[in-house]
Amino acid sequence: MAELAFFRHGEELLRVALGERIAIGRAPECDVTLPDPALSRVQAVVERRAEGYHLVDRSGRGTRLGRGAVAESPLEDGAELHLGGWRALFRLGPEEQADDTRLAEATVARPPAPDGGRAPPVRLKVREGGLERSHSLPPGGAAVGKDADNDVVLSCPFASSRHLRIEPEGGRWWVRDLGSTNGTRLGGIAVSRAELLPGAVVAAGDAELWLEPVREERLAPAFEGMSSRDLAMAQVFDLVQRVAPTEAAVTIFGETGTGKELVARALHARSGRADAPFIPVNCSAIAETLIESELFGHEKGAFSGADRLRRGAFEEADGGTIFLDEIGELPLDLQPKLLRALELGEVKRVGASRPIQVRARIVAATHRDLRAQVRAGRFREDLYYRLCVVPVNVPPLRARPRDVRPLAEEFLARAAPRGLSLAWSEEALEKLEAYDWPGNVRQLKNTVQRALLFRGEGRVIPASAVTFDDTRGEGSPERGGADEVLRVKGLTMEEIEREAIRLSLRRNRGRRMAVAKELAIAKSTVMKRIGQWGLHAEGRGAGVVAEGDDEE
Ligand SMILES: Nc1ncnc2c1ncn2[C@@H]1O[C@H](COP(=O)(O)OP(=O)(O)OP(=O)(O)O)[C@@H](O)[C@H]1O
Repeated sequence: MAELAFFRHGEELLRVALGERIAIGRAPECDVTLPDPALSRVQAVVERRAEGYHLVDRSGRGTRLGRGAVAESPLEDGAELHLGGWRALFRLGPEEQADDTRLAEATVARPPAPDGGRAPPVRLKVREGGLERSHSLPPGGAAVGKDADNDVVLSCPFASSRHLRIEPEGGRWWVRDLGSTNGTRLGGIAVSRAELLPGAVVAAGDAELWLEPVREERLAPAFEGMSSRDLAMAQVFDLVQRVAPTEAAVTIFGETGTGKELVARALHARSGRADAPFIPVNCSAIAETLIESELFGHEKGAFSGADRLRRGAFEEADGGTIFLDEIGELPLDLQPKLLRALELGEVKRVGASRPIQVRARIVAATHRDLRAQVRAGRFREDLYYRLCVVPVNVPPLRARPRDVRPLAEEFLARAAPRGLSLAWSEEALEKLEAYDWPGNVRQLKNTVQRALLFRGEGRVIPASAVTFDDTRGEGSPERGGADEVLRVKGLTMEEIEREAIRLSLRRNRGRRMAVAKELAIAKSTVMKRIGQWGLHAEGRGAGVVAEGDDEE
């Protein structure tokens, strides 16, 4: 499409796409309003005719084209209009250039649209009433205005219900006024449609909007459901990629909620076993008496309550992968049986006399320092070496601060009610970035969900909706009580149960038995819930749990 690029003091301030006809002048009704007293209210019109674009003067004094003033003239590619203190350069689009062989050689081609015609990824920044916020811009663009059904809702009283659209075309972003009452201004000029160059500020009423390029790394495709732009995580992905097709035993180390299970799933998905089952077993969530039968199965009548034969996780995972989460919690007496499964590829159901061959690949994970467990005599050294052929270390979220923003955006987009586009305020994102995330990505995910509950009516999430599920150093009963009230309101029964267990773990410094007594539930239920909801570190301080802190 042909366009006019407007310059002032040598600086290109806006580009306007030329459709059938545009009027340029001082009057607000013009398609391009230039605030210059040297111009007439309607200075000139540029219109398309069968043979090409024409400039038609409307001032009666002539409009300067190149060196002389004209009443009417065809426009050639590169023609220069002088409009008071403004200069406008006429440029043909690629389609018109192809039609016009006369001009083909003389034409200075516009830079090709990046990425084969796809407008570059950008975020739309909006400043209103002293607050700045940031919206992701869908590939098809966004409607902006005061009505609640716009993609970006403005609160400024001088904005129209449907004020403008930001839309892509020909690999570039454009702003189009939707017939607003007070107009859409770009660099001080009222426009009906203009290209939105990086850094150019659009004014709609008192609101200011501009585009901010999104660094490609932010949009790096997720690796098997894991998004990250951190170098250490890229190394984890690379290692997973290389080790997945092999049979090497992998143990994944990392604090709770860092994404160890996702790494294990990635190892499975990228292996030759991807079509066979992936069976996760959380060794800390199963009562000690049941782990053996959970892992290896049992024969009918093997113990009281075993009223039928049960296949264990190893058999279920035959041909696939068994994921032993929290391997550091595996009781010592079961460790030789696991070693046997690893070394001989066979398991024996509880109560069985003969072993069964299994071909499950083992991937283990732990938030503990397994070496320290070995030194403390809680973990067999031979099993340690057999499991940790390839150790994979997943860094905590606080060691990859550049991941917080994109993950917060991703979780918000996933958790937002269908059809509702929500945005973080810049202040909320800054608050998220400043936090140290003892519960890692899982805690960030929960924080985003809570922020959705507390966001109020608006589409922009304020910093006040960001509350941290963390009482380190608080020690004030009032604060704890306030948190409880906040969390219970509007939560599901499951969320309330989770909260009750979490707070009890804190009160009892992580002692499971004390929690069971306080809440009058079985310890096995406490263990199960802890595993299910990733509460392992609750009440025990941030990070890896110190050795010797298990009470029971
Ligand atoms: N890089 C990531 N991108 C997107 N989601 C992630 C990422 N890392 C973790 N998550 C999400 O965070 C939550 C916790 O991840 P996961 O269960 O894999 O952690 P974990 O380290 O195994 O935790 P635990 O030690 O408590 O079992 C999950 O909901 C997971 O989907």
